Amino acid sequence: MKIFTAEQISNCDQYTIKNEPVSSVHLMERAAEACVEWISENCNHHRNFVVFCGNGNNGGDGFAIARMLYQKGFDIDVFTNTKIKFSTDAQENFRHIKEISGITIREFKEVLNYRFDSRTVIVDALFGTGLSRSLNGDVKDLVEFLNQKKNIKISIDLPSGLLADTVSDSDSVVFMADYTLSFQFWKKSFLHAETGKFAGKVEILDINLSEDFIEETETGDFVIDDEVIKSIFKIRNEFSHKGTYGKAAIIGGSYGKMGAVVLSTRAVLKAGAGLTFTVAPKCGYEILQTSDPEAMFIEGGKDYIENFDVEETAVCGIGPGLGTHEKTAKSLLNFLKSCSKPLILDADALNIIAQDPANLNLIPVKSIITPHPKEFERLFGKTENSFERTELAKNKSRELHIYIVLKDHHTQIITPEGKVFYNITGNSGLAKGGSGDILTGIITSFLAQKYSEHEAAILAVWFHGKAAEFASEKHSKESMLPSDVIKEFGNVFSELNDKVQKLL
Ligand SMILES: NC(=O)C1=CN([C@@H]2O[C@H](COP(=O)(O)OP(=O)(O)OC[C@H]3O[C@@H](n4cnc5c(N)ncnc54)[C@H](O)[C@@H]3O)[C@@H](O)[C@H]2O)[C@H](O)CC1
Ligand SMILES: [K+]
Repeated sequence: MKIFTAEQISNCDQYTIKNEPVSSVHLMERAAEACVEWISENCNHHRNFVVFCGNGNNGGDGFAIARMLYQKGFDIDVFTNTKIKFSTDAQENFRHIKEISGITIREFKEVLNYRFDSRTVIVDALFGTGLSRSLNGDVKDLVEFLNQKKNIKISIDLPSGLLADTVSDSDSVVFMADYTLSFQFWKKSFLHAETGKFAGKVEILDINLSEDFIEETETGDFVIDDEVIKSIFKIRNEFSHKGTYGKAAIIGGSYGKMGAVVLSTRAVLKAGAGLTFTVAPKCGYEILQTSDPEAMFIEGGKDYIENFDVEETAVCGIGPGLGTHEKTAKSLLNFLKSCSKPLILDADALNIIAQDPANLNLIPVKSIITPHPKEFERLFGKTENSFERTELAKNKSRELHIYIVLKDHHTQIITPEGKVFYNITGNSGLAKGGSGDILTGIITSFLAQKYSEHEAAILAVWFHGKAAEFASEKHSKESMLPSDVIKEFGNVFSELNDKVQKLL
């Protein structure tokens, strides 16, 4: 799914109005209906809603939602500011709601005397994509006041105070939503840590904006949705042999960090590679042969790796548990100098490279590197916030012609063309040592199976998150282990096969 800026969304809105054609107030009706349908389906414990409406079209949505919820039998109160001029469509919906005697309309300042029942849901329809600056004055006070309430909070389109495309000043006040019902598109600010925390659980509601506009309008930012995944995943060919699915090698491990290669190798195996090797120090021989008997062991050193050479045709994932011993570092850098095929570089491989900025140029083109924010900082330097980090990653991906998998809650895959793919699978159960080792294994496995670098990185990140969702259902986010995530790979493949299977 394409991610558009607030300006592009507004253009899409206008294009739809003109070309569908549909009146703008009817489009607002459609948006409100989508919200009300979601609320009716999902809200089983609450009958009272208090809706806060601004003066723009977000407020217009709020009035329409309030009216429709009332017609469905919910108890509704509305707060607004009648002293400021409404937009045309908000005015029209304000007029409709005034005619309903069962809905009381109050001024914002009356909120201080309002009795919030614990079962009242607060709906924020103050500002949406039209917000151009931080909240101030009365509305800022109002949002601060509402944020202190323990009630469930739902934002319409965007939490008020949040900008769609960028980070606000750190002292800005933003409505703290439990749920955000957003129209048609993911907004970039939902996907970054500093801003996404205000949106709570995001639901994207289809309001049938123009497909032509969406198709024709260029963007560099995407969310990895089912369509993206279906276009990448290939069903396993029945007329195949182990050679069809390639050779993969995990190179890593050092004394005390052998678990990382065990997990990474197991992830390669369970993600479907044809032949799997592990290059590890001798001290890991028994551990690896016992834990991952399907993989072949290649001795790369005694207590740490000194030799990175594996079979020419194997795809190499380097770094899990590798350590940064000076001899390991030296031989890794020598290996990089002589290597022209794309590699997957993770963890200590990145930490070794980060020791000297000149090493960055040794990374073979089209390689996939998988830094977490701290590793990214060591490689490329500090940034003010995660939006700037992504921009820096785009520059570096272009400059070095590599793929950067920037690991985060919404991991981003940044391509050498400067495109950004945001992942929306996964959960905080992955915030544990070992999760990254698994991801490296999955990418290595998919690349060995002849997915392109672009496809392997995107599919693997999505796949890793999906497996984590299955694991958390069984074990909880707290208790699930990376090895539980690997055990769910089969379920993820079943889901993938179901997605692309031609049904009779
Ligand atoms: N995108 C769609 O397809 C649809 C969107 N809908 C809804 O419309 C809003 C966007 O509406 P818009 O009128 O452009 O903006 P807002 O309602 O967000 O209000 C902006 C309003 O407020 C002024 N303003 C901006 N910043 C501030 C501030 N910090 N303090 C005070 N006032 C501010 C600004 O000048 C405007 O007058 C979108 O989010 C959807 O909810 C449609 O209903 C359906 C289709
Ligand atoms: K809002």
